[in-house]
Amino acid sequence: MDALIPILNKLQDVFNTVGSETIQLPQIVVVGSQSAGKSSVIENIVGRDFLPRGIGIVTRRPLTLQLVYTPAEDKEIRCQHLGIPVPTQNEFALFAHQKDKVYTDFNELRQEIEAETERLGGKKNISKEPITLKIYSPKVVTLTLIDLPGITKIPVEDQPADIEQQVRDLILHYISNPNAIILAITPANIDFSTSEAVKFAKEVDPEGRRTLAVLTKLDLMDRGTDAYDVLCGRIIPVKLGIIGVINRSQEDILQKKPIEEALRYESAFLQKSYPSIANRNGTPFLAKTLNRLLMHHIRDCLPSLKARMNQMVSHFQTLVNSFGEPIEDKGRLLLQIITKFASNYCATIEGTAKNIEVSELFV
Ligand SMILES: Nc1nc2c(ncn2[C@@H]2O[C@H](COP(=O)(O)OP(=O)(O)OP(=O)(O)O)[C@@H](O)[C@H]2O)c(=O)[nH]1
Repeated sequence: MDALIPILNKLQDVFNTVGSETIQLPQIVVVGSQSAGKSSVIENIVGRDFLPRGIGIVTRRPLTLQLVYTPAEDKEIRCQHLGIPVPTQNEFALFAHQKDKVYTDFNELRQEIEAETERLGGKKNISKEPITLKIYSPKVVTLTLIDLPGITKIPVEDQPADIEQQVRDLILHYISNPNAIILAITPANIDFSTSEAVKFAKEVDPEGRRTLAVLTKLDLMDRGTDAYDVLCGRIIPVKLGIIGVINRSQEDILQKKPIEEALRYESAFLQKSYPSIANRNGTPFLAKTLNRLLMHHIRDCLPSLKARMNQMVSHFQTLVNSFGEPIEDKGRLLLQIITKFASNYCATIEGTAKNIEVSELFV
């Protein structure tokens, strides 16, 4: 089962080059309102700071994030396989658009995501073209996530007037894929029944068969209230579950609080405030659940995926066959074409030429 996600990652690489529209691959898509905590959840799962932060819409291109569990002892073999120099650090990353550059400084990842976002989307526009980033680390569970722009309502500053529609179309494009698991992020300090993320998910997955909800900001709820009812599915049931997490606050980020420390705080907070359900909440539980869901999901999708691919292979094989036999000796063929062309050119000058079709040059 563990081999399924790497296989899928390879398929994703292939279909990113030939056009991801052609096939619907299983993937986890992260959806939520602006500032719901999407980037924080992803960074906690990876255990590193590497995503751009700021005001306004920061994520403006889909980010396909492939996490590949690589124990330190397997690093060398992995690098040989990838054809890259072996870095001294055990955590390293590669972008699909920069195959030969190995990143070990995660701050540089943030800069490259920003630069690559600007390359297609300029300073404010949204682009559908995904950025693909692979992170190899002994600290991650093997997982593929797609981070999308946050759901927004009103354009601010110089954002395009139709920004809401652009983001909506992009999100719907990804979550309409029947093979996508929707990770719907909602902050605990708003009424769960008004969650935009869950509303979006319900539009394409009314029975909730492929939606997992995440409740962030448990630490920011009004005093005297708690999230027991939401987390136990008594407000809106979500079939795959609702998992509560506590990420770093803005102050924690400004003070550069390490993620390890934040995870210890999260665990202590859950034990203290939600003792009876602490073991099925929190970031480590979320990462393991996503890994399990994705594997099972891939297994369930495989038969239809295989049928679709066989169909595509035979279609393209017919197309290739229509181009004729493969050319064995390219040099000889080129010489023949040039000779024919030259003699026809001479005949034209001498006035003895007959009309010649280009296709005849190849006979
Ligand atoms: N206290 C606390 N703050 C949180 C929590 N989750 C996120 N935040 C803060 O909320 C703000 C927004 O979090 P992000 O992770 O950037 O949210 P986002 O959904 O990625 O935002 P956009 O990319 O703008 O759509 C940041 O200042 C975070 O520090 C949480 O669980 N607790």
